[in-house]
Amino acid sequence: IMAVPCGRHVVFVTGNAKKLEEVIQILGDKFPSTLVSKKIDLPEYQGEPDDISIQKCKEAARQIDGPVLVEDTCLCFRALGGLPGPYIKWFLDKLQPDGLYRLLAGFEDKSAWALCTFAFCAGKDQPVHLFRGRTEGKIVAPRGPPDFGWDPCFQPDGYDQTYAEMPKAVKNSISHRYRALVFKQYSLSA
Ligand SMILES: O=c1[nH]c(=O)c2ncn([C@H]3C[C@H](O)[C@@H](COP(=O)(O)OP(=O)(O)OP(=O)(O)O)O3)c2[nH]1
Ligand SMILES: [Mg+2]
Repeated sequence: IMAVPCGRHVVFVTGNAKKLEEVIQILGDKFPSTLVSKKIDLPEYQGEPDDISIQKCKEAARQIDGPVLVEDTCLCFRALGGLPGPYIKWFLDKLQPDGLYRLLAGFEDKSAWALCTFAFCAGKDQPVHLFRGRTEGKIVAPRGPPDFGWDPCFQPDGYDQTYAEMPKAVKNSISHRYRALVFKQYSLSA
């Protein structure tokens, strides 16, 4: 259970407008507090996804000095032992979705998973709570509108469309982000 301070604002700290849009659509009215956003591109440390999210959250809580939510997304290629993982932002920036697809040209195994880690902290010096969601799929030649990151080259298992080709409502019902958020119970007691 995530202890959300009732009646107070929780600040979702992200520099990514598309993430924010999806989080608002997924949470709908399930979240007991008002989610406000703050565009800060927080420093991200190298390491394992959990550690990156914890550090990101602690820095956000320090800067905001109140309840904060952050999120970190990884895209992991099985043939590469889980890389690019948390470094996907830089791989995407340099290679674009087509280059990500071509990165796997020498491998038969195109399988991949998208991992979303949310981190919540009720305030500076408070513990950080993590909640994660994972969607399995494969890396394909890009299809669909290039509106959001690597969506055009990720095709979730069981679907013949990439994330980018799907209606938003479908992506938001199966995505790594959805799975991280959906089964949480939000406590009003904090
Ligand atoms: O195609 C997608 N689809 C997604 O659902 C998705 N989620 C994140 N991303 C992109 C955005 C970045 O390039 C990386 C993830 O890096 P991350 O540090 O988590 O995201 P930032 O854009 O830096 O935003 P924050 O300020 O850290 O919240 O993958 C997606 N692409
Ligand atoms: Mg980031």
